[in-house]
Amino acid sequence: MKISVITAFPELMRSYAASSVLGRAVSSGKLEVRIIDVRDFSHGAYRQIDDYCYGAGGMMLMAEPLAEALESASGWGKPYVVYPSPQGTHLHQELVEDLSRKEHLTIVCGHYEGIDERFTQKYVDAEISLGDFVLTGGEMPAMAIIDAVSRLIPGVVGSASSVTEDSFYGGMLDTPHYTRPAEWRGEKVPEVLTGGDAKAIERWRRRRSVERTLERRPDVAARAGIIPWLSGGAYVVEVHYPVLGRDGEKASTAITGMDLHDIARACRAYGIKKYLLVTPIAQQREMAKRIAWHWTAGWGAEYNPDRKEAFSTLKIFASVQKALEWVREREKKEPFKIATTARRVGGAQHWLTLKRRILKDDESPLFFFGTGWGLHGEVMDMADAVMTPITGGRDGWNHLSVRSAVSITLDRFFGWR
Ligand SMILES: C[S@@+](CC[C@H](N)C(=O)[O-])C[C@H]1O[C@@H](n2cnc3c(N)ncnc32)[C@H](O)[C@@H]1O
Repeated sequence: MKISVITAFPELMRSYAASSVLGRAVSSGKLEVRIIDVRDFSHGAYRQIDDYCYGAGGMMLMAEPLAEALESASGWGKPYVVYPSPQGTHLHQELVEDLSRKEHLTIVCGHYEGIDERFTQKYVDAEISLGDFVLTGGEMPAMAIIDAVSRLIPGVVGSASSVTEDSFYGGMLDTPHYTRPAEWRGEKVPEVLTGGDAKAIERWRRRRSVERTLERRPDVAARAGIIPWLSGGAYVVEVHYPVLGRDGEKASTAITGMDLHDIARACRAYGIKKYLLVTPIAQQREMAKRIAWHWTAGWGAEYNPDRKEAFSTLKIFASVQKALEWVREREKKEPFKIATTARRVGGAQHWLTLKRRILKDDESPLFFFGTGWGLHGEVMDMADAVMTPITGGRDGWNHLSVRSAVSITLDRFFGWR
């Protein structure tokens, strides 16, 4: 990756680029950093790069020296131009990841009142802010951006796990860390960390990460895929009986091949332990089994190994009760059962509330999805919670197919950012 920095304080940036982890990344060739002194593109006897703002205000950087400095950087390919500015988008990890995928990043450091708006309009791709406060220049934000971006370049930070375990990377805040001595001023390191049981340590670290995130930054949990943070599995149940018929009567519905394929694929993609299909009609179960057999053991398995993996998540049951018994047995605990519905139901909870609850109590979530006109009251009564309907537009029309509802739900809870 290549990074150019256009600055009026090149020495500051050069000494930063030569130091510590970044310096090693540069000298090992993993990262190329070029510091461009905007004064080299000044005009006139006074080598002017700044002038007074029109109207009111103090000094600011002129557009022409910046444009020429930028043009001088084009030898490294078309740059993606970032202007650090308090008016920009807040810097966050997803943005850092996007920036790390640019071949050539150019950071233009402002000073005084900033830079001429015409330069920004013409050349800047992204304005990025470090936060809602005002610094005197763009050099420190430039350092922050380079630091965060370079950590993601393979091999820049010593061990890959120290990056993947960092806050935000895996969707949660990092766990607390301790070093020697094991007792300091009467304060002991948590016992589990000195016990040598790798699995117990891993569990402890995972739980502390979750607790910290929910306590300090519950907003971060909204964007996290939660499967890696749970000790148990997650389940999807597609219910064909008992469901509601057109007139609200208790009914059963037919399975469809499209649902089987699409839900199995979504379950595999989002790390669901099992996709449980419930129909009391033996013929229907037979048909589902035959389809699953074709893709897991028949010639379909060889033809499309991805589909084999997807269909391996499918398990077929004659009743909801039997499916639940099977999950209880497997998890050695009661799953946290969530009923989904397209209707407004009193006491229903927002998906984020449920997601935080699952994380907080380390639940094994199990989602009931209805077919026909929705889940029958018998299944709703079995659930521990009802999730508010998925809704698109403001007019509330939300007659989604069950496979769409499954995919959207799984993405909210288990989508990896
Ligand atoms: C004094 S500031 C200019 C502030 C500008 N007049 C405003 O209020 O938006 C000078 C330069 O510092 C940098 N800067 C200041 N605060 C920043 C922040 N919170 N994030 C990123 N860059 C910042 C920008 O490059 C900016 O052009």
